[in-house]
This record gives sequence, structure tokens and C-alpha cells, in this order.
Amino acid sequence: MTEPVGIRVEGVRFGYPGRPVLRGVDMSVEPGELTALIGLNGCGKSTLLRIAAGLLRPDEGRVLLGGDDLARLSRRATARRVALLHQSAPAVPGMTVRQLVRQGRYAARGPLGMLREGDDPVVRRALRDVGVADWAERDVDALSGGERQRVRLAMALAQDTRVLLLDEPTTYLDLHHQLDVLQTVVRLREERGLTVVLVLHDLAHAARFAERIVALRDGRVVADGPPKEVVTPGLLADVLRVAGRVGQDPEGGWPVCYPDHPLQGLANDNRIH
Ligand SMILES: Nc1ncnc2c1ncn2[C@@H]1O[C@H](COP(=O)(O)OP(=O)(O)OP(=O)(O)O)[C@@H](O)[C@H]1O
Repeated sequence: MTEPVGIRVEGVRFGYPGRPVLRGVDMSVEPGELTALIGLNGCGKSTLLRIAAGLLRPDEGRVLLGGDDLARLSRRATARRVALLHQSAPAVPGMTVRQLVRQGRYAARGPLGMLREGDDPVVRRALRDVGVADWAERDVDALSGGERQRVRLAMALAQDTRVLLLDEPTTYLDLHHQLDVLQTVVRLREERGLTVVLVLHDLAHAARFAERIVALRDGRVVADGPPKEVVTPGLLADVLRVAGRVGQDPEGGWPVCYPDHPLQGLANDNRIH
């Protein structure tokens, strides 16, 4: 197993035209840590992951992967270090699951765009990791939303990077497969020394599976720490705009939330400019 790699986000500011999103984000993820990123819709979680994956350049600040400044790395060098599962992975009509997952190997391609020897085992392993090997020859178009989501995860794993950024990896999944995917991520993190950041809307999952929770609001990090310290009624109110109680799982010890009702005033509070 290779040494895990840490991520440092330093003073990152970013906006889309007319829409400031990140207003000075500092976040440090230790090598091998599993961090959950939480916050309201539109607060900038996906944008932050895209910046950490090198797909967007920050207007200010920088991202370091294992000490390397992303701004100094080529597209291919970045793709060898960090993989992003995002919500809109491309699928060409008629593409099979195996073909889509092979797209995750693009960072390893040689100068002529050919897959190098040894790539297929990585693709096969990625298909197995998320339990989709039996569908390898199926058309991606013919998969359900949840099935496609697992294939997207396999595609990210096929990139075979030490840093994995997962944007809502449990979207579309039934409860069985949500837990299955999260446990798979935990297992792979341990087995392969991965550093993982995942965006989760389900605070129960974040509290149970993550070692660390980072909460975004108004374009800044407003809470950062282990679930037991961070998950409080104040976090529910201030970050997720719900009133609720927080207890503790009697067996696992992790925080358990009992959300009650949405708090008013979201439209104003979520407006950051
Ligand atoms: N390509 C884009 N062009 C312009 N604005 C964008 C673009 N992508 C996102 N935005 C805006 O930037 C803000 C942050 O979006 P982002 O997708 O990062 O939020 P998020 O926290 O991931 O939201 P969600 O929980 O809904 O997925 C939103 O207001 C969104 O409308």
C-alpha cells in the first residue's frame, strides 16, 4: 500500500460570473482521512470538490495535494492523483458499463491514447469493488438511476488515485445500497490508503461514517471537526436550517439527529451576495 496523500485548501475564493460562491475556504484533510462535506443546496460543495479535483481554477488561493500545488500540475498529472465522482459523468449512447468505467483510465493512457498494459485488471477490480461486474456488457442507458450511480463510482475507482472526491455518492440509491457504497468506501480507504472527501446530504451517514465533518455556509467553512464535536442542534440550525435534537447511538456512540422542522428565513440566509 502506498502512503496516503493529504489535501490542503488554502484561502480559496471562487465565483461564477455574477455569482460569488466560495469566499475564502480553508480546509485541511489529513492523509488517509474520510471527511464529509455538508451544507445547504447551492452553498458550494460541488464547486469546492471540482476545484480540489483541478477541474476549476480558484480565483484566489490554492489547493495542495500531498504538498503539490494543483496549479502547477498538468491535467494528466492531476488525474493520476485525484478522482472525482460527480453527478454528470458522461455516457455516450450505446456505451457499455465496461466502456464507461474504462474512461476512468484516461489518466493512464499513453501518448497515442491507447490503454497501457495492465489497465484491464484495474477496470475489472473497479467493477468488482462496487459489485457491478455482472453488468459489464450492459448498456449504460439501460441502467436505473441507482445502478448508474454505482457505475459512476466504479469509473472514479478505475482512475486508481490516492485521493477520491465523491459528490453525493449515495444519490438515487436505496438504503441497502447507500450503506453498501459507504461501507465499500470505508473498506477501500483502509485497504488502499485512500484519502476521501464526500459530499453527503444525509447527516446521519456523515455522523456515522466520516471521521471528520466540514460544514460550509455562505461560502466559508463554519464547522470542522469529528462528528461527536460538530454535530449539535446549533449545527442543524445554523448550517442545515432545521430545528432538531441530537442524541447518541447507544451501540456505536456516533451522534444521531432527530430533525424536526425547517427554520424560516432560508431565502435570505442562503443569499451570499
Ligand atoms: N456552471 C455554473 N455557472 C453558474 N453558476 C453555477 C454553476 N455551477 C453552480 N453554480 C451556482 O453556484 C452555486 C454553488 O453551486 P454548487 O453546485 O457548488 O452547490 P452545492 O453545494 O454542491 O449544491 P447541491 O447541494 O444542490 O448539490 C449555486 O448557486 C449554483 O447555482
